[in-house]
Amino acid sequence: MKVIVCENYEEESKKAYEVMKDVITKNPHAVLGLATGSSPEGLYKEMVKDHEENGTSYENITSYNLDEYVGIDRNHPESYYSFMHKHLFDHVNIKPENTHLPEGSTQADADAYEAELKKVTIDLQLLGIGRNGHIGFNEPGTSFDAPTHIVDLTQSTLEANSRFFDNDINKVPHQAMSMGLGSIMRSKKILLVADGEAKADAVKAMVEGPVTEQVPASLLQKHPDVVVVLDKAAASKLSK
Ligand SMILES: N[C@@H]1[C@@H](O)[C@H](O)[C@@H](COP(=O)(O)O)O[C@@H]1O
Repeated sequence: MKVIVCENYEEESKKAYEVMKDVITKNPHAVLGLATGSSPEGLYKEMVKDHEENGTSYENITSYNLDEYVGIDRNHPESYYSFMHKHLFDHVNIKPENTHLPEGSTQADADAYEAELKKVTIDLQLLGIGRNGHIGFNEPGTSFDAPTHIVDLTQSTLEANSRFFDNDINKVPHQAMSMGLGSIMRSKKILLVADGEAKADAVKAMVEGPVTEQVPASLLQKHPDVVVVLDKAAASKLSK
């Protein structure tokens, strides 16, 4: 696991973009695993900026998103489908037919997404991290082998995500569909971004703690090519 600590969020986002740009420059047909949440927003801004200013092309890029809420329409402003369009897809030349997000509410729908994922190799999987160490929506206790599945969100995640739903926990969907840890670990390379003090405990447990299903992100210690890009606050509890 390579850990890069940056002065602030802006620098972190630029650094993360360097990692992504290297992948898409070497392989203009790259398959990207994309993530939502506030953590990657800065990276998406860098992608859009580079596309607009330097013409970096996404014409032959394919994307698969990590997760999506269950029980809200995909046109809901807080769906991850809407998030991806707002922050990235509507601003670069990725072909709509090459973008994929989990859709549906049953395990059969999740199995169908997993089957799609198994047909490809994700060259770069982007991740954020939850305050309880979740990645995607793989909450503590999720099996390390899990494929794409339907998840009941934990209280900690419902609370954290209520900020997107008028600070009303009752408005937050209680379930989601998420790529599993097994699906994530098949990616060739993983790029995880985290910022802010609220993530410091989760980051420490991911990087320095034991590999345990209680901290889903700790499994990344077993992946051969992970780059973690942090701001100072998220890195503040690391021992070195
Ligand atoms: N499902 C998402 C994750 O993919 C994300 O990484 C995490 C952190 O979100 P944020 O970046 O907004 O802190 O929580 C959400 O619940």
